[in-house]
Amino acid sequence: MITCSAPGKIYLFGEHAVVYGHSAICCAIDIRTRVQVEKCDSIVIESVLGRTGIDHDIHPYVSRVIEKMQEHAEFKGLRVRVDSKLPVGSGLGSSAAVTVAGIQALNHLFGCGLQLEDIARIGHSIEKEVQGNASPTDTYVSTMGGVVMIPQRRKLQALDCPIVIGNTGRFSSTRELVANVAKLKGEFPEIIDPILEDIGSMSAIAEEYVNRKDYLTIGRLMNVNHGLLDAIGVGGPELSALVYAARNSGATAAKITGAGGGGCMVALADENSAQRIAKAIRDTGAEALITRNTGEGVRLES
Ligand SMILES: Nc1ncnc2c1ncn2[C@@H]1O[C@H](COP(=O)(O)OP(=O)(O)O)[C@@H](O)[C@H]1O
Ligand SMILES: C[C@@](O)(CCOP(=O)(O)O)CC(=O)O
Ligand SMILES: [Mg+2]
Repeated sequence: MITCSAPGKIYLFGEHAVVYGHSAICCAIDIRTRVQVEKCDSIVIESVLGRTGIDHDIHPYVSRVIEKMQEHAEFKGLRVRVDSKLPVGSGLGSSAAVTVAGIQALNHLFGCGLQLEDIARIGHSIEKEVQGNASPTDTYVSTMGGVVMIPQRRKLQALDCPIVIGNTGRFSSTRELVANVAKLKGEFPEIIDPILEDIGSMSAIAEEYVNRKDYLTIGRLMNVNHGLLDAIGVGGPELSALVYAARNSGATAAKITGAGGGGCMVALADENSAQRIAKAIRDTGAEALITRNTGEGVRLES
């Protein structure tokens, strides 16, 4: 029996724009998904979503992981158990974490000899299939950990400050949000294309401030990024309420993270303000988590 885990992530900059090749800066967080695998007679997938065999409706990611890994190993039966601390469909990269941890667990179980770069690449191909269109960001950062710049796949300095996450509790499907942005972009390219380019430029400019650990400047730019995400239609009243609650209680930055629509926002805090920001978020009726950047990507647990 093998267990592997992989981390979720928050975006400092660049979600959605990165789907069109613009730059993004993404940060692995210390909230993980565990996938346990063992050989057995038939294929069984167990998770919070239910107990199935290969099932592309209920378990699209895990089913594709199993199918893809059949190209690297010969097996008929398999039991896969998923145990995740990441909220599902909330912008924290639960889809990438379950995919990456699943690939690595099967890699170990069958001795396939895949390297981290292979895992990130296979993970990205699965995200593309399920999501319709997907950037390599979530699967790359979940595999490698740390803070990464995409599409360059460059590691940046670790983020040392507390990260506060506010969860609206509303499920939002990344596939749907990515399709909504594509539709708006198709209808009004003269308006939406420059916004996506601006988001990419912001990531490129912010790289230097991330490496200098200048959290005040990073924060000012993240706040601008939030406005641009709102402009392309992936914001909403619940997310904005949490963003302003966080800013009003001392957050250095507060923005949507991930696909948006519902899901989560992220705030950067300092050691003194993190609890206060989390409380302000909880006072609106939403859930709050305090976490940190992790340098550890996918790993073997047992
Ligand atoms: N714990 C889990 N067990 C099984 N599948 C999961 C789990 N977490 C996430 N998934 C898969 O990922 C999908 C959500 O991915 P997505 O819409 O990209 O949102 P996000 O990645 O922001 O959480 C779920 O619908 C499910 O298919
Ligand atoms: C919107 C997007 O940029 C990030 C989606 O992240 P999440 O699935 O909401 O955690 C899509 C992508 O990069 O593939
Ligand atoms: Mg996802």
